[in-house]
Amino acid sequence: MAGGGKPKLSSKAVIHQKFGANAVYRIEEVHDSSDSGCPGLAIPRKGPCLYRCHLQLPDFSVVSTVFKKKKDSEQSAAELALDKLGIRPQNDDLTVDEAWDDIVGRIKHMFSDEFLSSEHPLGAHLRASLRREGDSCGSVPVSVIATFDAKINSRCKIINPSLESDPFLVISCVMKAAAKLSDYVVASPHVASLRRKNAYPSEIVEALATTHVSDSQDCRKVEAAYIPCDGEEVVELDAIDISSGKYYMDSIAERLCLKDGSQVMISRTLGKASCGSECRLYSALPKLKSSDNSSEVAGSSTEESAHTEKFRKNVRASYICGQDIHGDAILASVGYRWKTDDLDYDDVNVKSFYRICCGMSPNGIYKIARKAVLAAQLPFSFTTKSNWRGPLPRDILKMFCQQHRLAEPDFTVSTAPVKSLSDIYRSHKKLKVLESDDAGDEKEREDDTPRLKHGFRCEVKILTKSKDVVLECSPRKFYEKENDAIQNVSLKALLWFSKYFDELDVDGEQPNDTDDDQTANVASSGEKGVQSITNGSVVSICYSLSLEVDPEYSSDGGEEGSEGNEDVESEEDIENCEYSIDLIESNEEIEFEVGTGAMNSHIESAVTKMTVGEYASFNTTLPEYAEALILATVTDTARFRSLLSERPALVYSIILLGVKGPTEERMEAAFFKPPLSKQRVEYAVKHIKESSASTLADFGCGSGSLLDSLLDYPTSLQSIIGVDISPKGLARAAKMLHSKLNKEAGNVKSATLYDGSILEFDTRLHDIDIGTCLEVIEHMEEDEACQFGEKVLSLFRPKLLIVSTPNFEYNTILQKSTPATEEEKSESQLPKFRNHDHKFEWTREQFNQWASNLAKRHNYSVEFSGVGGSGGVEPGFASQIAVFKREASSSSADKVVAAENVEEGSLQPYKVIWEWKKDDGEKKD
Ligand SMILES: C[S@@+](CC[C@H](N)C(=O)[O-])C[C@H]1O[C@@H](n2cnc3c(N)ncnc32)[C@H](O)[C@@H]1O
Ligand SMILES: [Mg+2]
Repeated sequence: MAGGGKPKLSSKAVIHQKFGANAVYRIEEVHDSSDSGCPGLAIPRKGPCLYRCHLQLPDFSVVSTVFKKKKDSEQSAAELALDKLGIRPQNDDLTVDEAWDDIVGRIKHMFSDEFLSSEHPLGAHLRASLRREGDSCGSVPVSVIATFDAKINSRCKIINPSLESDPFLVISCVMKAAAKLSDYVVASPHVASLRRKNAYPSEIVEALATTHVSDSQDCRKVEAAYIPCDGEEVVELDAIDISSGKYYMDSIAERLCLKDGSQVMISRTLGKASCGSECRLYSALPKLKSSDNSSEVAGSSTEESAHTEKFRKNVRASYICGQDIHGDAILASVGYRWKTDDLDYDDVNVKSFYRICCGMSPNGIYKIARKAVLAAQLPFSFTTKSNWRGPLPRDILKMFCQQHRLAEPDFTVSTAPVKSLSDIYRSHKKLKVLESDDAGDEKEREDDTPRLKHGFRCEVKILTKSKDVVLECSPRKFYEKENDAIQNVSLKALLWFSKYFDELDVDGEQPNDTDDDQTANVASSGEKGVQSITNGSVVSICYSLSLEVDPEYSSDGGEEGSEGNEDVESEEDIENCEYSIDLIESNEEIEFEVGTGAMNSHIESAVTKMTVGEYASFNTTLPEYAEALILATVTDTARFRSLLSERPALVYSIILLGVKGPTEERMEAAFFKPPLSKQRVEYAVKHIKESSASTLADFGCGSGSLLDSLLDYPTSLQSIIGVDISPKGLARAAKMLHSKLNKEAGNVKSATLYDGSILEFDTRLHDIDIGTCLEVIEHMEEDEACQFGEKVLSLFRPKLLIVSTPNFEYNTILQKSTPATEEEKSESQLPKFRNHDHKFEWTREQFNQWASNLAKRHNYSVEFSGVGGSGGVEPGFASQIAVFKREASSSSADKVVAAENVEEGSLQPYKVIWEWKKDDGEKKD
């Protein structure tokens, strides 16, 4: 389609051209159940809603695969249909010549009669250009075409791949293509704008004039931020005239002292203005060398020298948009949308500029997302999802890559067996990174030694869009969960980028070395300086940060002026010299994990010494880096600029609202190797292996950690059952069992998961060989735990029952480094429970009493044991375990009660949530 015609059509448009109303699309919603990773699971899980499109044509029909967006499924179905029809699908696999032809075609179409009334934003520009006066009437700036026609942009990239790093080249490309249409459009080499050669038919122009509600009287301005090229000059609030009689590109040109809109270059979209509309940078178009002759676009030769100064690189503007910007620049949010000639605009202030600057670094993205620009910090370690506050590392990394126009992060997850240690160490490399720049990683490295011998490892590559490697990060650590591996490698990459982007924003690494300049002014006294909240705790605080100007240092009452005046200073003077305090940032409630670097070090070090409900306030001298961050937070830039020049102090005010101790799991994992949870499971597995049991029920199976471990060994078990009330836990257990049993089931012939409360009896679990109940009873009220004890031994009557629960006396050891808050201490001198969900925790004596009495009543014997620590040394095992054995001589009333209940046969309150049988795999509920 050389030299003209319409732009290439989408597959759907081609189908429409060929079949019109005879092409019938039907969208089907698909709820992806495979998402649960476990066929047959009877728990409804919320998967993403996907779409599949059925396209019916007169002779045949096609069905697309599933897509997240309806329109993608339609396009895919249309592509399939074109494929069947033997029509070459439209794609970007164009040759350079085809790309040129396409651009030429698109430009021609853009200046066609039809396009003038098009709903495309470019149509609005065309119409606006026709209202321009004089020579420029009907001329559309090439930067507008290059910016708002995405197809032209992508075609230009085929012609010149380096366009990716220098978008200005699109303009040269469009000019060159337009030169091929010399009969049709006027492309003056001196002016980067295009105009149709022949006038539009008068009736079209007239029709447009009547539809356009021209209210040339209205006078509107929109706020913008002016970024001078000279870095010494401050970024200031400015305004652009967007009155309806004016073409807004010309107004911007005016502000930039350029001739008209054709000399204005438009950047890609940057951050968002306060109301959410997109901002772009406007600046002078660099010189455009015409390939046909040597003339240049921006400015005639006489104006050249005046312009030279203007064409110095604008470092600040270049930084925020990642492309070279020359001369002064304007950050504004104004433009046309689809389907309307009304300008869409939004005020942009100086704060917007500083927020965009801040959001260029991973640290800044995290700060902005947490709405705590001064207080929050990108944590240096990813612990568990539950303790991570703010957007997840992978999402921040994606945003960062988008921001810097890099390709999407390329993750490679492997589950391969462990490599040799030397391999692993070698793989921890950073390309294009100074080799020796690893000092900051040392601390992390200690913790990073590969402990797991299996699991997931993840590498990430960050590439430019043209596939050059920017960073390759391959940590050697293995994680149990794939997601943890991905999040951790993302965080590693983010921390590396942060280091290079946050020169201005490095907070003290050690929280304590800045204490000297803190004038602690803590409201309540007490043992200050003693850290009472330990790493791993999640604290919740309310804080505010303000600037305080000491009148002694303020510009008119400064030190020099006050010299020798001390005697004459009247009381009135002193009264007038009030401290001014201006709020910068505040947060009613924000949570962070202590010890991960997630919070400004001043706040963290103060908070860890506070007690719940306490208020603290202290000043610090203002670090240099904070200036830009303050301007990113406040709206009254002028006032704060003046305050900042008066050597203000940064005042922190904090209330500690609450503390959640490190989780039971983390605490236990930190104290015991292998972790206590693993030791409990191993203890039970050992008993099971030694028995000749064929049926087992795990009461309160949770995510199935015991059932999981069992399947790693050959046992005599033929039927395994799990019961729980947590759908989440059961779903995880089902997923695990599904994958494990289908690989290697051993002797196991059936596996069933029930949704039900173990406080209720279900006849299907009567007379099993082994019952296990690990760390469950303390999650019930104490009387319920007693009720369970009664039910299990009188009705379920397993031959062997293993029950574990925390030994409360051991908590003093576990919590040695995590003392209670003052409030909790005053309530009781006893240690806290290990988990906020525990309803009680028993001492050894309480547990012994419960178990012994129970055993006696129901004709069982019981033995006590435990894991973690030692039974013979105070305070005993960390987890206490009772092993009940049914006495052979059992002929008690229990037997009768149980038999009666079983015979009734009606007691089956549990719901089968998932079931597996050896021969036919899973069965649906
Ligand atoms: C700490 S978890 C222990 C899970 C598993 N036994 C283990 O050791 O990994 C406690 C479990 O008890 C379950 N649970 C609490 N009350 C229950 C009840 N009345 N019936 C069934 N399960 C219950 C909870 O849903 C949770 O999954
Ligand atoms: Mg527990």
